Amino acid sequence: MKVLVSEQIAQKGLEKLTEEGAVVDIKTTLTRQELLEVIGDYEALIVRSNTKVNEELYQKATRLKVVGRAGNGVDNIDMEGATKRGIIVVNTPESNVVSAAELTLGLLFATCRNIPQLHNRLKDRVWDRSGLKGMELQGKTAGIVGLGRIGSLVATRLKSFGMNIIAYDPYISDTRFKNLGVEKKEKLADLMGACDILTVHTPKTEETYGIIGKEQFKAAKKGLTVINCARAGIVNEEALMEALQAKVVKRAGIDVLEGEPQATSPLLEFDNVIVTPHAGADTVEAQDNVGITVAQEVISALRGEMVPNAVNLPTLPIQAMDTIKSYLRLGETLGKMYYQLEKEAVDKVEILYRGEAAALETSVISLAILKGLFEPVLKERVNYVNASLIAKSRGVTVTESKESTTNNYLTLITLKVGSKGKVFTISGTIFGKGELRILEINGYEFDVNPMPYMLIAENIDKPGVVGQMGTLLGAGKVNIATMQLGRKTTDQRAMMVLTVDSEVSKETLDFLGGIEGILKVRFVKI
Ligand SMILES: NC(=O)C1=CN([C@@H]2O[C@H](COP(=O)(O)OP(=O)(O)OC[C@H]3O[C@@H](n4cnc5c(N)ncnc54)[C@H](O)[C@@H]3O)[C@@H](O)[C@H]2O)C=CC1
Ligand SMILES: O=C(O)CCC(=O)C(=O)O
Repeated sequence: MKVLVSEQIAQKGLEKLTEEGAVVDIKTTLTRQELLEVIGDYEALIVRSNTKVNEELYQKATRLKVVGRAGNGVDNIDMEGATKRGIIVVNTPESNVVSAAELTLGLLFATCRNIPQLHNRLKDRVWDRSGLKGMELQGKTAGIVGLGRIGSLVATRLKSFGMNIIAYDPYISDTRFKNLGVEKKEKLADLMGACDILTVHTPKTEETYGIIGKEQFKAAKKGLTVINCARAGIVNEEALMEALQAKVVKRAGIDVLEGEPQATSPLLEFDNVIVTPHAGADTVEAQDNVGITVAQEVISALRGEMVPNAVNLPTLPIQAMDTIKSYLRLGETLGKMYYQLEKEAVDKVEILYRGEAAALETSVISLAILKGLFEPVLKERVNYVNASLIAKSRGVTVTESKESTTNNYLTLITLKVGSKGKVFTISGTIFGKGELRILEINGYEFDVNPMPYMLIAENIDKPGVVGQMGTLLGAGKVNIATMQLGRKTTDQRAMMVLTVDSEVSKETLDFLGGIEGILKVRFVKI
């Protein structure tokens, strides 16, 4: 087991690797060219966030079986390239959450009490508090965007300071809000208008990148304190600077900057912005946790054992993998549809396996469904092993049932997602050599081969709607690959499922949504 460690990890992690019999090379100063020259010798590579694990590297990494990310975000790892080659990518999503939550509080205190500024004055031998009056937390309102692992740790800690906590997270169940004693805000603008302190804890996704921008600052209370200890750009930096200049934002504490690790951000010019160099996970405890966890996972993956945090692959015996592979793809595809079509928090997931599917190791397929379900909102933080734990911690009950026969198909999976008394359903099958088909969405019947880019629209079943869709997509330079219609004659509704060759812009989607008779239209990425 030859392991290359290309970025610094804790000594305890390195010791764990050697204790387990791995040959470890720690080469943290390699140039890119040198890395490409040596990577072919290794079965495992351990990185943090600076090493780009991409196609160029995979082509040279002919023996690579596992990439270990010592930390959480896997934005530096090409997941598709790894999956295609059967390389397991593991990360350590739980290991640094307490440290990240604690730095959030550290930044909050530092900003609210001007600690760095006062410290600097005194170190310059100036005993002067003038112009740097702080703000008490007690009685103030904290607005949390993203009530996941770190967001909820921050919430419980802030409560102990006598703060009122509100949060915006459309993907968390009401029960979870209730259990945490946090008031749910349905709209981000309502949170912005009510909080004295804003702290963001979402992953960086297409939806959250820039989620706090000019519009949100317009709705903010004057004198707001902003903390970003999640990912650069979740709070748009330009909008933040404008809000600071307009004194809408009084102070900010930022751990993550656009362009990092370069220290060139214009935010560094503001005296009332306290910054740290992405140090959220930089504690002895978190780094020990991360190092030991990544070492254990890399060793398990190399030995073909169960891997607790495999981001891209479940670990199954190779023979079972062969049969189940298409079902995992089907499961993930069905799961991925939900949050892209509906924006309601999930209470309940029911999975029904019929025909051949019922005879398989369905628990792994159910994990694939849950992984697919949560991925659009949680990104890399959900994997095959933590998927059911995530469901549980988010108050989602999951049930599985099986029937050995089906009516028309040899094998069938139906997913029912319950949300506030409503039920969303989707069914799919596999035929031939692992070809996937979506057969039904919310009672509308189809036979669709799911593709990377899809458009799904519900409409009044009347003449002209389909034609206008085609025209507007053409105008938006979107080529339609296939199109199918499902109808419900009882209530004169229909659903269109289109596969398209490219992404559909927000502008085109808005046009489509404006067609008379279109009730809802969504762009879905598989
Ligand atoms: N500064 C640092 O060194 C560290 C930063 N992080 C970052 O902290 C962030 C939070 O991490 P965790 O709490 O572990 O993640 P998590 O996955 O447990 O929670 C994220 C939450 O964001 C919510 N969310 C997703 N999209 C949303 C949207 N559009 N609007 C509102 N809420 C949305 C999800 O429902 C989920 O509850 C991540 O960006 C992570 O990369 C994590 C560790 C260290
Ligand atoms: O210190 C690190 O490696 C970055 C920590 C982090 O942001 C993460 O784990 O996502």
